[in-house]
Amino acid sequence: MADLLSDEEIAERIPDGWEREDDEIVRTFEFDEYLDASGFLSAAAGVAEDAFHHPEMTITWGEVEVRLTTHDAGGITENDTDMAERLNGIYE
Ligand SMILES: C[C@H](O)[C@H](O)[C@H]1CNC2=NC(N)=NC(=O)C2=N1
Repeated sequence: MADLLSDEEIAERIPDGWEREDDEIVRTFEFDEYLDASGFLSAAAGVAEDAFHHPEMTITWGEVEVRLTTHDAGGITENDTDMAERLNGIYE
């Protein structure tokens, strides 16, 4: 199981566009079309399943909010920062 990251490690590793909120890292991805948002959500689910590390994702008009934390560890680990990087990669 991945170890919890320190506050300093989180600050160093948090990818562009993401913010820390207590024991989670969060990013809201924006889209012009609802179906673009749903396509991103579906692709993100595939990446999550591939990594077996699952974010909380909420889709609304033109946005997908993604929240990452490692439940098994009770906080933020490299699994979260790595997943955040991967999700940035399918967005840009
Ligand atoms: C047994 C445990 O649920 C699995 O190892 C995986 C599944 N997906 C997961 N996803 C997230 N976000 N955190 C976890 O700790 C986690 N654990």
